[in-house]
Amino acid sequence: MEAIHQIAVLGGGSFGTAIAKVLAENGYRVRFWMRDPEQAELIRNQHENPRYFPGVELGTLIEPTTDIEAAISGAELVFVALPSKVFRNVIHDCAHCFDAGQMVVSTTKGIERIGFRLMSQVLEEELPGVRVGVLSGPNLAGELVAHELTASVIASEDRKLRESVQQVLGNDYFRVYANLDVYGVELGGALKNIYAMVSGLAAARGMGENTKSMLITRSLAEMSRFAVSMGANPMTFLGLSGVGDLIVTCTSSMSRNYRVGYAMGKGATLDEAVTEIGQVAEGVRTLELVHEKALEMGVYMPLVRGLYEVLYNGASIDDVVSALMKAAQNSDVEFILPRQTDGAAI
Ligand SMILES: NC(=O)C1=CN([C@@H]2O[C@H](COP(=O)(O)OP(=O)(O)OC[C@H]3O[C@@H](n4cnc5c(N)ncnc54)[C@H](O)[C@@H]3O)[C@@H](O)[C@H]2O)C=CC1
Ligand SMILES: O=C(CO)COP(=O)(O)O
Repeated sequence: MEAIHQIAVLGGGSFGTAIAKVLAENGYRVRFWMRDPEQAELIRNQHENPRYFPGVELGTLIEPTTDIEAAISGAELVFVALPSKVFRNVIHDCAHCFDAGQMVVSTTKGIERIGFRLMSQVLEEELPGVRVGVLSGPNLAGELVAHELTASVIASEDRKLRESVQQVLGNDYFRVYANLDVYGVELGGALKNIYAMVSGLAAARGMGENTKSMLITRSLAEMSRFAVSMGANPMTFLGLSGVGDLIVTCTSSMSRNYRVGYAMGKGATLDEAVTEIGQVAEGVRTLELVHEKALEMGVYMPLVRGLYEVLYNGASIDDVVSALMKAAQNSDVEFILPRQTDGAAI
């Protein structure tokens, strides 16, 4: 394995900061690109990112910069930790800075509105010739920076990329497992944000432990059904980037998506909930896109439909819950017993 000398992280928010910190703690020099010069100056002088992780020491190996070309050029490995909404524009504008063979890894858990593209697909379209990978898993940034024992998944068809990412990120508090199914790993990371909002909403209404378990498991069934309709391998959802990430985001109040649902369950409007969090909650946008896609593809997604009705059409939570509980009782695991669609399943 060739040694990695220079790494770039694009995106100065929670996850970019967390990944830069892991890399620096592993002894790598990191060029950390962000658009805000004041934030870059603070990180340079104080060695911390006070907006996202006040009081957390980032060390001296992280070099903040607002010059994206300087960050990317010469870096063997580039991590992209930007919201999906701006991902293509930022990459498009700096595409000329990349060289063929450079390794580029998306950590973004979202979907592009036009064409329902995942971020690895955006990278392949915008940066022909680079090696592409996706990092996804149950990785709450706040826990990663606090050294809670954590695992993630690097998905890529490129073995060198997978091994390089395992080498630069792996340490005594962070393990990185490998997967070949880029699309499945990435789709799981995007979809679970929707169900985290559902869980947050249910938690705010005082759900029981049975209810929590039912919600998470039926979320997994719904995600898998959608994945199959998209031609993806649902087996990937049994891994860290599927059920692993689903569990952490559906049960933790550190998840921004869970918190959006929770705030709405306590009576906030969607705008109020999103504004109060002040960080990206990808699930809000993903819900719209998946709802539309499910209608187009004829995929049965009652949790997506119910949440969409609550968030966008003002449906009452009680009515949605009641409709969900009255729906025809059907198959547990559809890979064993296919779901009945003739209305006779009780
Ligand atoms: N925070 C977490 O625990 C994790 C987040 N992710 C994913 O990472 C991605 C980024 O999320 P976070 O860092 O958590 O969000 P964040 O809200 O903490 O930070 C987003 C950052 O992007 C910057 N940004 C926004 N528009 C920009 C633009 N046009 N150009 C340059 N920078 C821009 C913002 O200034 C902000 O610093 C999301 O897709 C999220 O799902 C993945 C794993 C864990
Ligand atoms: O993806 C995450 C944890 O794996 C972070 O979830 P939130 O974006 O909901 O905070």
